[in-house]
Amino acid sequence: MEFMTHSSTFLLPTIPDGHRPSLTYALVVLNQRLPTFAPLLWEHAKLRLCADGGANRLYDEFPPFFPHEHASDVRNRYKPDVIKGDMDSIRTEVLDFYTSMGTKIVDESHDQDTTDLHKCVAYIRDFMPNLANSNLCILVAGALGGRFDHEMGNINVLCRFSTIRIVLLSEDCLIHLLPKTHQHEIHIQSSVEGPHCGLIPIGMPSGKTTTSGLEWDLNETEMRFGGLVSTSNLVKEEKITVRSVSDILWTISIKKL
Ligand SMILES: Nc1ncnc2c1ncn2[C@@H]1O[C@H](COP(=O)(O)OP(=O)(O)OP(=O)(O)O)[C@@H](O)[C@H]1O
Ligand SMILES: Cc1ncc(C[n+]2csc(CCO)c2C)c(N)n1
Repeated sequence: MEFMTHSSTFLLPTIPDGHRPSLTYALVVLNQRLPTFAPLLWEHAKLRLCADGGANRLYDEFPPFFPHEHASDVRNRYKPDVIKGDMDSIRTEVLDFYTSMGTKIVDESHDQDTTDLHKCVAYIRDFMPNLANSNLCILVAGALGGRFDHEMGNINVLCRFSTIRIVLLSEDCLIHLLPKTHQHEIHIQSSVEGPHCGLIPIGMPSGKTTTSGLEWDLNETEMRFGGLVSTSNLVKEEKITVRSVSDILWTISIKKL
């Protein structure tokens, strides 16, 4: 079985003319308080989308990240490539502003069965002609810490697009899927993440899972809701390995600046 490596280098500053990152990042901005490192995610991304009301967050919350600049200068600099969703949350002034800036608007108000994040991930998937070879990783800002139905909907997007790398982010933590098709090596960026972490089964009991590098390692252990779920675990080594017969979620805390 092949190894898949994971590393939260998108939380580190971009290096001008530095060596090329191994992944190509896309950013989706959701309609939830944005993390203070959102401008950093923006710099890493090659494609930037707002999910419906996520455009209000970009418009309202980016200027205060740069208190010494005029709000209009900040808004002119941070122009999304695409705004997509059912368009029931974006304010008219925000829609008009980004339309005048040349942002592509994709109105899918006819689809009331998939979330705006789902619609954005589907757009990125269809936009990338060579998805399998692209080493794409989608960063999702504002995915956690708000309404529980939205949080679960966002986690469901990880499950629905389980072959695409997607990282859900809030100010406090990140979550991504570890597909059962691979063994996983997680390289901890200890300056920006950890030590709190967890491994969570999704939808069904997780079957046997084995880890190394954690304070409480699993050894062919089954996890299930109603039984054992590995929360409040701690990273002990720089490299964590995980092997599981089921898809499971990895979560790790993000350090305050
Ligand atoms: N409180 C929240 N917590 C987590 N994610 C959120 C939250 N609010 C919105 N989102 C995410 O941002 C996306 C866009 O939000 P938006 O408010 O535009 O959605 P919506 O479909 O209009 O929501 P609603 O259920 O209120 O009609 C959602 O699809 C969801 O992924
Ligand atoms: C069983 C079921 N539950 C909820 C919704 C509602 N819903 C789910 S995604 C979405 C779009 C949000 O932008 C809406 C309205 C549905 N369609 N089917």
